[in-house]
Amino acid sequence: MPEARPNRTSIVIASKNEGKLREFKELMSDLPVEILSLKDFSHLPPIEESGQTFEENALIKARAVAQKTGLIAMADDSGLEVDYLRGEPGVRSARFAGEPADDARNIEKLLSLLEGVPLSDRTARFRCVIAIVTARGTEYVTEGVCEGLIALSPEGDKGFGYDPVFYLPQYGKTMAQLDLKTKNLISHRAKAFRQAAEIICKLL
Ligand SMILES: O=c1[nH]c(=O)c2ncn([C@@H]3O[C@H](COP(=O)(O)OP(=O)(O)OP(=O)(O)O)[C@@H](O)[C@H]3O)c2[nH]1
Ligand SMILES: [Mg+2]
Repeated sequence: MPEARPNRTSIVIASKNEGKLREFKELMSDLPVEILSLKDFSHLPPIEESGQTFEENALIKARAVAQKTGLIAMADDSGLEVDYLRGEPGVRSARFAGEPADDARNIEKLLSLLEGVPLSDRTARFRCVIAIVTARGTEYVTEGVCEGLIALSPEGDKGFGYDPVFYLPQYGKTMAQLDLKTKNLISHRAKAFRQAAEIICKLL
């Protein structure tokens, strides 16, 4: 007789972004939880990200999914802050070049706004806020930041979003030239998730 396996707690990642889901699945691979995503709840209506900050948007997404599924929901709201553009595109990162969201057009717009700006003035950071909301409505928020520079031209084909133009001087590479495991050691998402993992473990 096979040994009975205790039921695993399920967590829904409240995201439709394939790149984020891939990173979270790897980050969460050691946690004793069943990982679900919005793909497992395709009947849910789209969530309007009407907040002015990453925290507001992360909470909007996690609250909606926890309420509708009755499970623990974890949402990530993230984006790129470029100092020369006074923090833009920020919370508008996904749709910087308009609807529908398009990574290639976003990169093109970013590079054209920075044309002629030397590398030393192209400082930027990725910021990620993770919200966890339980079925009972208890809320937790964590945050992670990863500093870098906006490259003069795209390099690399891994990752997603702005990764091909996010240059990490300590690696001499863009984020899109790092494999998933390396990105998951240093990224804004990984840093926010490390704190989130401690919270999740206490909820199990
Ligand atoms: O190069 C990148 N590497 C990253 O690691 C990263 N993290 C965030 N971003 C950018 O910021 C938007 C998030 O917007 P966002 O949090 O609303 O997510 P999203 O709309 O793509 O999916 P969802 O999770 O809301 O369903 C994304 O689309 C990207 O443009 C990243 N770009
Ligand atoms: Mg979004």
